[in-house]
Amino acid sequence: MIEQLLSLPVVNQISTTISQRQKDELPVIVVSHPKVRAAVALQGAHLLAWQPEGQEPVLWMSSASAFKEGVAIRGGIPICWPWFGPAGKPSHGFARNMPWELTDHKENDQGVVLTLTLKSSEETLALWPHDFTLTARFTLGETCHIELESTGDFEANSALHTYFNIGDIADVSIKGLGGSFIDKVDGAKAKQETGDLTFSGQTDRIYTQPQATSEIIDPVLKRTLVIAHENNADVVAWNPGAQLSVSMADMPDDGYKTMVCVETAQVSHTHTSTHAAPARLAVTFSLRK
Ligand SMILES: O=P(O)(O)OC[C@H]1O[C@H](O)[C@H](O)[C@@H](O)[C@@H]1O
Repeated sequence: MIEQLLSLPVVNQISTTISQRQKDELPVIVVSHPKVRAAVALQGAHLLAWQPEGQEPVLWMSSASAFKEGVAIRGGIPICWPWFGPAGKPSHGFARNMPWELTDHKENDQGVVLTLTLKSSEETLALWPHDFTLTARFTLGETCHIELESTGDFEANSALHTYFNIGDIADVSIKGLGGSFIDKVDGAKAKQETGDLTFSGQTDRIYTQPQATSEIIDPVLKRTLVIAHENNADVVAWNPGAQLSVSMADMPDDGYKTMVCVETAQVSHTHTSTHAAPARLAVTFSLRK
């Protein structure tokens, strides 16, 4: 993905390492820095790629995803806000389908910080009756830190819905999810299960008592992805499995084999935002050999 984006013409050279390019209908901010290559679409403040120097891509992107105005991107990190899933329309909230603004950028020897902002508008007020400012701050270097901050006067759900690039879904296991989950493929039943999560078909679970850190053990890519969650109630684990993958137009038929979503989420409870105390959801990714 990042090679493809870096081959697109530069629309605006923002700094030495940051440029704006155009992928079909969507403007994309591309980072090419000695320590890291990365890209974020202004629509949805959607991180499309984060690849530290010398590593395989960390985020999975669907080769069948559309890059169209108002259409959700399949892969990377959709920001779900102010609701999750089918709790409202559109699915996973409107923040992922709207154009955000790049409001700040910084860079140093270690990498780049990009800040994107979405504010309430007539269009959002028609969908959700609250004024808000939503800020997403991406600190991109050898590690990746993402912080989502919402200011206003409301309750909201949220998720950093990360699609990770893996060697093979049949071989990965996930640690640190805790034993209690809501099983969305079995009538949203509350269940208990100890041990690491492995995959043998469609899996869609909201873990409600996760540990602070989840780990994706990937024996094929010979690495462990470490996901340090901050200020989340839940972690969602999702893989569509073969059948659902075939039925999704924006996913290749075998797409499910090389991705897994491990989502830093605030789903089982809402976060409260006030003007004095914004709500905050954050995550840090790092890699271990
Ligand atoms: O197809 P989307 O709206 O992007 O949602 C993709 C998936 O997101 C989450 O992981 C949910 O738990 C799943 O139920 C949902 O299918």
